[in-house]
Amino acid sequence: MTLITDITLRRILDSRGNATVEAEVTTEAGGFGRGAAPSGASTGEHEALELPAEEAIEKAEAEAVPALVGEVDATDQRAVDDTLREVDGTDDFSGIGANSAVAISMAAAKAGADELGLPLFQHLGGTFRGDQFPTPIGNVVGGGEHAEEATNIQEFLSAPVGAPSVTEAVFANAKVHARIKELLNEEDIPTNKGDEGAWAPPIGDAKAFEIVDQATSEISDKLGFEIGFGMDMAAAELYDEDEGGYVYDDGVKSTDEQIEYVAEMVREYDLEFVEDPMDENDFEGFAKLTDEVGDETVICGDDLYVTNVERLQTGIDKGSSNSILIKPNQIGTLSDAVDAIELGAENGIVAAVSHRSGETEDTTIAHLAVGTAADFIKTGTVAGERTAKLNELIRIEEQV
Ligand SMILES: O=C(O)[C@@H](CO)OP(=O)(O)O
Ligand SMILES: [Mg+2]
Repeated sequence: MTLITDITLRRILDSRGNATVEAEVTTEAGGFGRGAAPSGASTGEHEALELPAEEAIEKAEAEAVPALVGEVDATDQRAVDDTLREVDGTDDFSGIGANSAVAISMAAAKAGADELGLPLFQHLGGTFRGDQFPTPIGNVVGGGEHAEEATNIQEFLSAPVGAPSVTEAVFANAKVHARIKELLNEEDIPTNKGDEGAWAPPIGDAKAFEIVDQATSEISDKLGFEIGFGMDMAAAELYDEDEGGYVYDDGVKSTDEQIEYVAEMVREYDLEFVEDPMDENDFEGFAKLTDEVGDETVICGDDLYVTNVERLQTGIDKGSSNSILIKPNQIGTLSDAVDAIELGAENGIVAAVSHRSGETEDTTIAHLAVGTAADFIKTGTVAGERTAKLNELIRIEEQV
C-alpha cells in the first residue's frame, strides 16, 4: 500500500500555445510522476469534455484531490481512475474536465511505476510486455483542421511497416518528411507546416498522394525495407449534411461516392492505414467500406469510437472497422483506454495509440503502446512534442 500523499495541478503551455493541465503526483515512499493533458482540434462529437485549464484545475482541486490524497494507492491504477470517475459523477468528465482527469491518471501511473521501480510500460502492461513494438505512423503532409489553405485530407501518414526495429522506423519517417520538403522545393511549392509538424503545402489531395507516394517509395528503396503510407481523412470535418455529403475543394461526394473514392485510393496506393474515412456517426458507411477493403488495409475509427468501449461495441456488432484509434484524453483515464484496447483485441480489432494535434512533452503514450502491444502508434514525425514520444520509444527499445 503506497498512498498518494500529494497532487499538484498547474497550467502549462501546449504546442499550440494554449493552456493545458499538468499534474504531479507524489506517494508515501517518495514515488513521483508528472503527466500533462494533450488537446485536439478535430475533436469527435462524442469525446469526453475538456474544460478551460483554469476551471479544470479548480474543479479537480476541489473534488478529485481530496478523494485521492491519503486515500488511494498510487500503484493501483484502477482505483485511481475509478475514484476520478466517481468524484466527477458524469459520463463525459464534464465535472472536473477530461484534461484534469487524464493528467492525474497519467501522473499517478508514473508515480506508481516509480514506486515499484518499473518502467511505465511494464507497470501498465506486465512482465511479459516489451517484446512487441508498434509501427510508428508519422504525419508528413496535412491540412484539414490542422492547417489553413492545405489539403482537404487531414493527414498523410508515412508507414514504415517493414522496418526491422522501431528506431529504424522512427528515422525512416523523418527521412520521408525531409524528402517531401525537397520534392516541394523542386516545384516551388511553399513548405508551410501544420499543427503536428507535417508539411501543409497549398496543394490538392491528388498532388499530395503523388508526392507522399514518391517520397515513401524513394526512402524505402534507399533503406531497403518497406515503407508505405496511409491517411487520416478526419471525414467528420468534411461531412456536411446540408450539402449532402463530404465537401472537398473540387465538389461534394455522397456517402457511396466517398466509399468508392476511399476504396480506389486504397487500391491505387496500396494504403496501409485509413483513419476516419466516414462521418463519426456513420457506423454503416464504415462497415460497407470495411467489407470492401478491410482485407487489404487497416480501417481505423477515431472520431467514430472516441476510445469508448460502448461505441466500440457498436462498431464490433456492425463490422464497422478492423482498428481503433486510442487517445486517453478522449475518454479521460488510462484504465478506460486500456479497456478499449482489450475489447478490441478480443474482437480482432487492432489498436493505434495516438497523440493529439495539441501536445506537450509528455511521453505516456509511448509506454501505453508498448505496454499494450499495440500495432501502431501515431505521434508525428518531427517537432519537439512529437519527438519526445518517438525518442522515448527508442529508449524503451534499448532497455528491453
Ligand atoms: O484526428 C486525429 O487523429 C488527431 C491527431 O492527429 O487530431 P486532433 O488531435 O486534432 O483530433
Ligand atoms: Mg483522427
